[in-house]
Amino acid sequence: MGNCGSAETAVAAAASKEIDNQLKAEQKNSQQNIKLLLLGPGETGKSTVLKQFKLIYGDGYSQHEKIAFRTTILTNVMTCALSLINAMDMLKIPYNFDPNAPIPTTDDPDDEENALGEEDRIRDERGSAEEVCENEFEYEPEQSRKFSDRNALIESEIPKIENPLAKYAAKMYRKSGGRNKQTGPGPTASAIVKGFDMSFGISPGETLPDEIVNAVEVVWKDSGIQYCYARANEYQLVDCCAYRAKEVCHPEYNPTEQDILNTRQMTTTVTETKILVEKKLFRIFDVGGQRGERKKWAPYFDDVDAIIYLVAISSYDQVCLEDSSTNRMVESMNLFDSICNHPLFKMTEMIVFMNKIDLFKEKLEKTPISQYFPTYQGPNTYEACSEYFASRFIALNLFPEKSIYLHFTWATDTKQIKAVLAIVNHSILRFVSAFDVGLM
Ligand SMILES: Nc1nc2c(ncn2[C@@H]2O[C@H](COP(=O)(O)OP(=O)(O)OP(=O)(O)O)[C@@H](O)[C@H]2O)c(=O)[nH]1
Ligand SMILES: [Mg+2]
Repeated sequence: MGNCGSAETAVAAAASKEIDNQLKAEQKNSQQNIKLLLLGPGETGKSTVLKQFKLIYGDGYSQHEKIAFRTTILTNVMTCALSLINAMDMLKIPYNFDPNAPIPTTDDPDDEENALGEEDRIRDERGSAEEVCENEFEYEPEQSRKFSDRNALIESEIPKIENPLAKYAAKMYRKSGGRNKQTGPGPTASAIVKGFDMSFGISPGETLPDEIVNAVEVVWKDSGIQYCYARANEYQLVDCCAYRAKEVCHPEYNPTEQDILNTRQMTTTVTETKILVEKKLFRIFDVGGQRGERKKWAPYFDDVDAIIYLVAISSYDQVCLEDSSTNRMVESMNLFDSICNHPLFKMTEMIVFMNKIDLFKEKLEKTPISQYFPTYQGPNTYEACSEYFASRFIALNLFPEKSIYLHFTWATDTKQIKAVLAIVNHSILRFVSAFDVGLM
């Protein structure tokens, strides 16, 4: 019996040691994994940064995967063309409109404009019921808005800017008969594009019908459409390569890495991607940033080592897709406030990417940020304006012991983002190892 007892004890001890070893191995393993979340509102560039991780540290995209992006690219071509066409009626721009022609000043009482009935005028101001419905989006309001940045609450709503050229375009739109009465290549091509069934799939060697591709080309060439494109902040248009219709619609077209970076596909499921960075396993979680997607985030909030929070710095003059009365930059600040000050992230490395600096620079040249952020009094230079927005985000952090690391990024530019990711990854690894040895 005694022997039996000691054998049992030996077996139990061996089992216990085995469990200890397993636990140690698991602990060691979990210490070697870096859990990184990509967070931020929709269209800020989270999935683009993930693509860059794959290109720079992973295996990139196989030929098969590249070809699979064709359907997304062609969908982008069609949705961009459709957005422009719908925006022509929403903004009241006639086809063939020349924004560079001088605006005539006339008070002629016989002017057709003055002959417009009051009912027409009101309908034109507000848009017809049909147009209003077409431009409305469903969204789920935020559960809690405890955001306390007073300036941002004032800035939340996009101001309506009086623009003589826009008014003149609307007048010409009314004169041309509005939505259904315009004739010529632009309206004809637009009708073809609008009639296309968007539920298509593309197999290798196939593409969209010629008639559709030609119609998209004609639409883009119209001077009224070009003017509408220049006013893209007033409606929803994705930042992608849709204007190269002829090239990307060729049946033999093979997407390049740059084209893949430029594609737009809204994320609707949380994905985990494992990538080795400096011999450490990074588990990168990419989430959907639209309001309706954010309820899926919380289950991933445990044991996070680092967060890269994406802001589209170029979106200062745009409203949210989900809510046409909220400025995108204010939405970004609001969401950052709740993420950065979340109790679970008190000790999490917080990195902010002020992304889309290429578009930001372009926009600044024609649209000063003070038009949308009237509390800003500084010069309209890239340096001053980018610093201003950076300081607004940093000021939201309520944990005095936590630092925010901020970078200005151009996520579709592999060279630029490679340099930034090298710094960021190094800093994450240093932060995590300091945490492991109890320095934090
Ligand atoms: N010009 C420019 N375009 C960018 C940049 N970063 C991302 N984009 C484009 O912006 C669009 C949106 O980027 P995504 O990466 O899909 O945005 P997201 O944050 O993942 O959006 P959700 O999945 O809806 O949350 C894509 O067409 C990208 O190619 C940038 O720095 N510059
Ligand atoms: Mg995404």
